[in-house]
Amino acid sequence: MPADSIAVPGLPAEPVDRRRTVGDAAALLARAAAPDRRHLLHGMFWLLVAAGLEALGPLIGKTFIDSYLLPRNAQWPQMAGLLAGALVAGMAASWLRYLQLTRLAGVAMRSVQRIRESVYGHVLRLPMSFFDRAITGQLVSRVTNDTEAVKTLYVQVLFVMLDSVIVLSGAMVAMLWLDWHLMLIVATLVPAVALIVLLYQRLSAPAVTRSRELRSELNAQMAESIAGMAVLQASNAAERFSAKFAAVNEAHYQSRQRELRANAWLLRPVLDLLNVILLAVVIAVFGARDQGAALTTLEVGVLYAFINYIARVVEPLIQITMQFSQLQQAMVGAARVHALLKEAEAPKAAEQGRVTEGGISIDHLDFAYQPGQPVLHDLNLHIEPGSFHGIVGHTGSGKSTLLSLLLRFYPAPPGSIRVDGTPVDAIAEDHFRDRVGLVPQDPFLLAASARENIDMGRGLGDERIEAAAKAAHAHDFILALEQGYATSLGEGGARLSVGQKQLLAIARALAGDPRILFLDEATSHIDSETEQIVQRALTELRGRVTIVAIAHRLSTIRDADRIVVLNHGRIAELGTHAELMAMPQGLYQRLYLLQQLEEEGAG
Ligand SMILES: Nc1ncnc2c1ncn2[C@@H]1O[C@H](COP(=O)(O)OP(=O)(O)OP(=O)(O)O)[C@@H](O)[C@H]1O
Repeated sequence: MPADSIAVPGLPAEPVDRRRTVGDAAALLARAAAPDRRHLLHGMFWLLVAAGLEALGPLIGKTFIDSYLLPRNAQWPQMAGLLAGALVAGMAASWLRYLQLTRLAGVAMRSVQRIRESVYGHVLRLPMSFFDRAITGQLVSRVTNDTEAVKTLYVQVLFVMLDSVIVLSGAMVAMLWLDWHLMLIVATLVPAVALIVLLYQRLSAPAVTRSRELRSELNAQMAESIAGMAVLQASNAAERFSAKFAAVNEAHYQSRQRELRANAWLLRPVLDLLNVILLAVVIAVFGARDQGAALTTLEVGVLYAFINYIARVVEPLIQITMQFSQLQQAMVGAARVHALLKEAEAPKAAEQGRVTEGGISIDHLDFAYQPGQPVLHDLNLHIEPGSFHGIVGHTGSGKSTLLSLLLRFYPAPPGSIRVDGTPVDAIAEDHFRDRVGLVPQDPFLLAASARENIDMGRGLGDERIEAAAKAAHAHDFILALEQGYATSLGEGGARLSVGQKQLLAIARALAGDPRILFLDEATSHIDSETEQIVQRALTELRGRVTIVAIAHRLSTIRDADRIVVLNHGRIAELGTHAELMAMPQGLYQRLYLLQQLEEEGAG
């Protein structure tokens, strides 16, 4: 992967376009802050007022010097008035700034909250094809680290910058009013700083982007290793993985070092130097104006005000540049979040099609993940409502692909799959998910109670949950847990046996009251006894629910109404167990006999 890229997880890296990064980050911020626009505008207005009040200080000082101090004009009431005015203006400015910065911090927090929620919601609505490419750890990194970087963008960077720009502008306006020649000299600081920042960006941007990528990679490796801990330890790979982790970590360190080096010499030191040069120039100009003659009364006041204002220009500039390294990181983070949000969501069926009986018809279905590499060829199949169909075939024959298309995880060619006569993509999403259940090979249990694992946030009543558990033959073992349905199952359902997890997953699928139930190798990892329980559950559902089961273990689908044998993406055989066994040299027959031999060998 090239060093300078903003990669969508798992996608080829895109080259960084700095202008696009800034544009993307700005678009994201503006969108997230839009509901708080009124607060933002009010906040900025009052900050401007505060800057105006602050800029009054040196002006009052100048008047004090010019009108009273130098002419030895001791008019106490006026002098006291000026001092009180300076004090009140300063206090009011501080108070206003405090109030507005708190208000803007609130806007920032709410915006980041919105961004995080929308990123998470968006990820949940992405098509399954996205997750073929995505790497979990990297994705998590986007939802957590990168949105955190956006928070920095708001909370620290933008406000410090906004505040600094306003203070700086106030000082510039005051100087313009006092002596525009001198103000022009001070104003040369601004392009000088812009130049420094530009140079800094050039030097550090690739390092910042690289650092974020590497951090994502670290997260990804950590997540992957924890998920595959058993395999990792069993293959004695701990040391090799540690070494790989250390290499990425070292690259991350080097990249951060490059960033920090650019920070260290470009930002504060250069600006401090500029400050000194500028003060010298302004004083020299004063000195040169009258060829060394003593300063007039008027000039002393102006000089006092200018020296004050220069500090007020330099300090915000230092603040702004100091924020640039953070800004750089945050921009990249924001652009990465933006890129993720731009990923197209899975299309939602606008139509209101319904699943009624649960009949499926497949007509001339062709499918390829990648153009030119077809996986399914001209599939034709009619599945009666309430029937039980088994799908078998060699590995890679296209069983899971067919199931993914039936489940709408990938779009099938228009009209090639119909449910109860309605094209599958024209059935309303919520209704479809309610009426079509899935029992995957890996049951995927949440670290939650048995009840919550069946409910999956659908808000189902106890009665329905228990009925589903009974139908799945899970009720008894759930009741035997110490707190019954309220028992927490631990991460990934660690407290249950593999078979129990699978029964729970069946209960979950049945709780939605499906008309169609898909099982994807649901019996591969369970013992024969549990398999028999699953078979019993399926038998009881027959006639009420259409069942389509991919089975590696052929005994699971022995009693199916029909068995579909896939071979290289084509239907090679179709019939009942008895019919297929009777086919001379049949594929199913061979698979079945082979499995029996294996089982006998194992037994
Ligand atoms: N997400 C994907 N992207 C690209 N190609 C894929 C994807 N999933 C599967 N394939 C390819 O499609 C073909 C069929 O795979 P599929 O998973 O449907 O087979 P299967 O019969 O379910 O195999 P198994 O019994 O091993 O699960 C294979 O050649 C596989 O490499």
